[in-house]
Amino acid sequence: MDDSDDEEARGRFCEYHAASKDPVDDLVMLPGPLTEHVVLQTLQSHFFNGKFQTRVGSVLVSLNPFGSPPPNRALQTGMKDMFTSLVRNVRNILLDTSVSQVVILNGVSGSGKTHNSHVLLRTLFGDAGGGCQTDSFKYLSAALTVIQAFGSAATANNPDSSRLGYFFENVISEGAIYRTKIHCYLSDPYRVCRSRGRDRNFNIFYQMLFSLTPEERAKYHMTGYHTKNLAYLSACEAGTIDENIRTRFATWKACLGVLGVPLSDILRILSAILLLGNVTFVHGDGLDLVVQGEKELALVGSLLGISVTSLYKGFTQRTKRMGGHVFKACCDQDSANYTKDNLVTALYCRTLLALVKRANSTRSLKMASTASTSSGESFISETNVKNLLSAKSSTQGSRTSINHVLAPKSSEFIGVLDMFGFENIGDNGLGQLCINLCAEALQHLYNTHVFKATEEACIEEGVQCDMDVYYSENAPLVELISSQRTGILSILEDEGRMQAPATDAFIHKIRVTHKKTDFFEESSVGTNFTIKHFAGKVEYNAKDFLASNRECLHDDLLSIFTKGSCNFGFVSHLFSAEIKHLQENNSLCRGETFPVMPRVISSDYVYFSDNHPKTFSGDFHARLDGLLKILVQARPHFVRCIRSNVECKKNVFDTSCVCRQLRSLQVLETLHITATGFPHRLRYRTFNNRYKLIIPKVNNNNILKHDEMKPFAISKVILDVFLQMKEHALPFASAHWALGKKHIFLSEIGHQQLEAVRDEIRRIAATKIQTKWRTYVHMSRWPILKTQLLKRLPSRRLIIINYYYNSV
Ligand SMILES: Nc1ncnc2c1ncn2[C@@H]1O[C@H](COP(=O)(O)OP(=O)(O)OP(=O)(O)O)[C@@H](O)[C@H]1O
Repeated sequence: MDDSDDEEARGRFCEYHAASKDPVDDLVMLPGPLTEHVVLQTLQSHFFNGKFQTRVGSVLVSLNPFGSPPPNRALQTGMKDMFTSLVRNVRNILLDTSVSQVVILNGVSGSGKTHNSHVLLRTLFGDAGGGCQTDSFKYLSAALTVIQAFGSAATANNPDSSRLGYFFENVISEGAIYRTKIHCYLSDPYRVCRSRGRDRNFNIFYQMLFSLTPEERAKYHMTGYHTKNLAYLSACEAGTIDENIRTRFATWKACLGVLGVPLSDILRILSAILLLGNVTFVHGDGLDLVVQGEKELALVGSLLGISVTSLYKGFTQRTKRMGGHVFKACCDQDSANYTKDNLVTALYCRTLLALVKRANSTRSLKMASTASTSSGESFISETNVKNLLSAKSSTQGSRTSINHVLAPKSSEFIGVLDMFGFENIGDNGLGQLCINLCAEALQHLYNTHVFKATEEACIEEGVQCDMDVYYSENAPLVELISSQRTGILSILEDEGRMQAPATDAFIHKIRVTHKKTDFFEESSVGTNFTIKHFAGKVEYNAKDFLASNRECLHDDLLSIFTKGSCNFGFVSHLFSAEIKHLQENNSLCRGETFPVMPRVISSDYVYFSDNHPKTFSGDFHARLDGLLKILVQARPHFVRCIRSNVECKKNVFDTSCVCRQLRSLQVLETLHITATGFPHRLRYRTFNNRYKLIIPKVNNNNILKHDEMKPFAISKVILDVFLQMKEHALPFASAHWALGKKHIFLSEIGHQQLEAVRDEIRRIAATKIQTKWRTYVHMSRWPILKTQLLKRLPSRRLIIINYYYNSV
């Protein structure tokens, strides 16, 4: 580029900026003072104009409109643009820095995290994965459809609430998605046998019950059963059933086929679970327990391929060890019913995780083919699935090529994290404590990244900054729950290891340990305690904590799933690691216990490992730690999701509901630090490499080739040039940067403007290169073309064409 090009770029930047910048696209651009009222009003006006995403510097605030259609297509495009530019930005940073990136979606239940994560994945595939028409994307959407039906349930807050946290790891190789790995975090496994009130059981049960044909009902022993006479479903209110339930089930079945999982395997397990709910063990006249629901037990035996006698023994007998002696004892009714519920939870969780494993092992989740197979765009589109099924049967050849895709050279990834939001359901148990610990940990990550790091860096490098931001520090709260020594979860673990664990003793210990902790409050009710979370106070009932935490499977129960006594291969496979472990020693039953959930390390199965925590809280904690380790190595980008009203109504903007969430998500504090502080900092060398193109070429040669010139001095030259450009163009003539010891600090506005200049110069350069290249190509073809034309065209027209080429 020569000087005139530089001038042109600067001129165009001025025009572009003046014409296209909508000042309220980004709250940072709002004229002050930046109050809560102003923010609320701006979001409300955006909402009623169909604009559901607003930026606060690099943080995106997304409002859930609950399905209200945008008023016009232009705005729809505008909405998509916010995610498109986020995805582009994330991808560009990864390409520039080789540092993994992760988009973290936070917000309360029903705020649209899952919906937005899907939009982001779709956009990412559009940008770096060959688009939504690729087989890889369709496999991913089929996998998600299958997993979501298993992992979501209707709650008081959201009819489609994810009871799973998702982390989508898109491994990037040479700028494109190489493969997508789904990591799932189960927060609520006991819902399958303990759902009640407005919180329903998992969605798949309702879909199945409402959609099975009479023949299928007969095959899976479901004839005559409905939500009212199945104990696991009748405990909760049926509420309104989704009118599309049959279509959803049909799609789910088709997607299962895409993953290559036999439908009958899954339906046998689901039916057995529902029927087990109607089986209860009670004390009889003799020693043996009496079965209430004998018919159902027999049906379960037939579905699981196990004899009724074996099933009965598995539930009611226990091998015990005492003084080196091993003997069998009969269980009491509570213990037998407990074992049954544990088996149900284990069957459900293990089936779900087997599906996740299957989805991740499907080779087609690796990026390879970009062949288009359909035009459907939806995640859960039937057309997509049908086309994919036909493609699956007809593209064995292309699958071979998938096998030969080279492994990526690095392990860089773009992650999308959709974890459970903060929860307060009234009757809060151990599950809610773990969910809220996760929400706190992610809030801590946000605080560290957005507030702390910015503040500390300024102090460290002696940069003066007028930041006047008070954010709520929640590190002590994370400690309160998860500290290895005094955390509530660790006290729970210790109590669980006691000879006779007792809830009263556990409550006493946490009260003694934390009575002076700010975030902890004793409660007037016996087993209750309250924690003041960042999003509000939550009262927990510890009544079931110990029981929920020690749920385990006895070897007597697991031994009925060995190949000798169970002829249903899929269910045997779900317990294969434990069975293998038992078989390695001589006797199957020797009083050993195993965790309900299989061990999952990353997304790969390790069904059983000696050193992994065996309790629910320990397991959850270990997984959360693993996730945080991945997250701290990547650069985070935050999307703060907000629900527009509590009732899930379209076009309703409830100011108090939105305001509560704005406060808990610290949107105003984020706005203040972004508007008044220096949220961006770059090393001098990085800054120079990124923005040196701003310096006109003549000066550029002189300055940048001057070896003795320090990076610091070069940065100053770049900034001077930039300031001269901007003084003519923009209202922000003052400097939006500060020079630190190692870094250059940029304000949000300064950063945005530098980026805009850089983009415009690059765009003009690219156009110039394209023009030159196209001219070259055409000119080099001209002699041949001319000869061909000479043969065909009258000489007058040829003269005109000749004139055109010469003038080019
Ligand atoms: N931008 C949007 N446009 C239209 N509908 C939306 C949008 N975002 C979310 N919804 C709808 O709102 C409902 C709740 O969204 P979603 O399930 O994504 O919330 P969530 O934050 O993931 O909730 P949970 O934490 O309970 O899983 C869904 O029915 C979803 O389809």
